[in-house]
Amino acid sequence: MPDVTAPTPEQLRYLRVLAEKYPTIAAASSEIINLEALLRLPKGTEHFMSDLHGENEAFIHILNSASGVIREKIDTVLGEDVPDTERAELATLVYYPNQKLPELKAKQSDLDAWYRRNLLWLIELCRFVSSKHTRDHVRRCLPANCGHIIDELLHAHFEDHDKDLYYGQIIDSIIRHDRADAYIIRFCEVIKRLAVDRLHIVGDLFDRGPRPDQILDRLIEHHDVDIQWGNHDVVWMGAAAGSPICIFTVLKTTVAYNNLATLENGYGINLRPLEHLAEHLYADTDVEHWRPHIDPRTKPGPEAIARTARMHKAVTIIMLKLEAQVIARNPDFECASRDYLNQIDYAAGTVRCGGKVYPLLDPAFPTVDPACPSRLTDREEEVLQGLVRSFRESERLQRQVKFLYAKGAVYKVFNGNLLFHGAVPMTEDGDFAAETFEGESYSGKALFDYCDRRAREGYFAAPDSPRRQAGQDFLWYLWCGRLSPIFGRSAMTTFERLYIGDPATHAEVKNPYYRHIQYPETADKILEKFGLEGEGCHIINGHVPVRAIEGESPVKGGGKIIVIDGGFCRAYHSRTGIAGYTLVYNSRGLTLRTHQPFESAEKAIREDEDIASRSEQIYAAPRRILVRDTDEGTEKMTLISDLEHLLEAYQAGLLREQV
Ligand SMILES: O=P(O)(O)OC[C@H]1O[C@](O)(COP(=O)(O)O)[C@@H](O)[C@@H]1O
Ligand SMILES: [Mn+2]
Repeated sequence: MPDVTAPTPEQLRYLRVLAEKYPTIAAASSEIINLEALLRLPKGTEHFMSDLHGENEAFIHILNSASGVIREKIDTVLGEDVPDTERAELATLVYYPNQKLPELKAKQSDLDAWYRRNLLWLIELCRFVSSKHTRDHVRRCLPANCGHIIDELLHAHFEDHDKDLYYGQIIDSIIRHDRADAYIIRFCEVIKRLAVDRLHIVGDLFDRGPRPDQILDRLIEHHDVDIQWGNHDVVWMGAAAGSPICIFTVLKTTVAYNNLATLENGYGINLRPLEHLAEHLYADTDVEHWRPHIDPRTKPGPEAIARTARMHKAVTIIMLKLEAQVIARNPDFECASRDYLNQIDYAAGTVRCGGKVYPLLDPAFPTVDPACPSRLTDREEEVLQGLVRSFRESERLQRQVKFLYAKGAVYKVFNGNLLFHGAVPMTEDGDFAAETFEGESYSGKALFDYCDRRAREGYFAAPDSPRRQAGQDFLWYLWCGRLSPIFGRSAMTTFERLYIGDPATHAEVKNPYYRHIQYPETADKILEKFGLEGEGCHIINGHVPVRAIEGESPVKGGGKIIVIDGGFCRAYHSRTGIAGYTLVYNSRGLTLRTHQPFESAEKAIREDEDIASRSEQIYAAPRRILVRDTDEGTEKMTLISDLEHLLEAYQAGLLREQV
């Protein structure tokens, strides 16, 4: 009888590779023991945020404070005996150690005593946040140069020696050797690192707010993050790829929000030629209609505002020309009537829209040739070419966009949840809506996968290849196309809002998805398509600001769908009435934290001012969720089974131990 457990040659080849890492029976079995222990720990904490929209200071504060979790841990560890002001000060120190430490030191009359007290608190805090992790994991999170001492401090046992004495001696020695600052900073970093295991950003990092580039830099440093692209992200990805339509779309939003610093200081993009063109064309024109949104935190003068308004008009008209070109070369996109420059009667100053004719709010198009409205003038072409070069050559933008591709996708399935920014396009009847691209019909998950593939082609296909150009046009489709899962609305009515007075034309009809998600069956049907079922599974979306102010709940579909666009974006605070959500998924279930507006990092540091957050449980797990219930647990269980086969192979003499 053949031995049914004998490995096949292929399995044996794999076991040989595994044996390089676990060269002895002892090594393989101790790894199994480690993994078994890990599987029984509570699952790590995941945080979800979306629609950050360039609000770097609020985002960085929320990241530093682990969405309020760190302050709660401080309160638990220090208790009421320590006054609130001191706990708030410690919290600010943990959030911004490099800025806060010099300020606090300068205030102390007995600096050593302050060092002793704060180092002790930080050690206690660090022990508290590390209790859910294996020692091995905590060790891997420690900084290179003081990790050893921190490890000692975190894992000391006090059965046979006095804790205060032991800590006291190490801390004294740290202070004596002038290393207190370095240790404080390291402890603060480790606390933040251990408080949240994984961060998910459900889209829309860019646009409206001042510095998306600073958010991205911070995300690049993060230990474990994934991103589901939002419509504002894909269009920046297209711009970095060098797509003229995507470049002019991001320019349009950036100029409309008067965020030129993002481009000039953040990405080193030279806007001078564009500004000259705008001055040349519209210096003597009334551009009040094109006035940008002004962030109340900035105080530009009237001339600066007028200059930006002129650029706004120049950029918009180039964008409309490029849109008409993209629409003409992509019949698949089915937006023929949206090539508005071809729908204008230039002599009459009217435009055709949805079968009706409307007067234009600004009928002056000095750069448009009515015989060929989508043709750029030589000067526009020259400016465009310069900008394409600038976007392609911006080292920082390229690094950040490569990161978005590496860590991002149209959707993600993770620990039982399905994450995507917008919508799964549906029909009025609640079926998955089908869209035909390149002669094939796609819907549901297949549509998501197709969109993901095309989005990557826009950046990674060979330079100047038709696939690359088509992929770039597709990135623009994902930004605003009718059945783009990332957009989820009938049309983006930018033209209508700028040029047509009748507000009926401004409406953007939401995809039927947004109606169907009130029913739990919709969630189940979608989750099933993505291979998920069971009571702990949820859909997590961003994109549509939740009007909490009007009593709208972010929880839909009988609790299965959570929309976490709480309006980080300052310009949208009045719509939502709040300033963003963080969804927290830990071993007990899902909790939604609602954040109140945040003034500035500078004030937070100076006055120990935190973001006020309210917390509400929206899903309680029937029992504590352990690592073994997660995706990581599944992987580890597979590894345990492989290691057991490796042990058998060693024991049967099929492989030799490397002793
Ligand atoms: O409020 P603004 O900045 O003018 O933008 C409005 C436009 O933004 C959009 O809402 C898209 O942005 P979001 O993805 O943030 O919703 C469009 O649907 C709409 O046309
Ligand atoms: Mn969006």
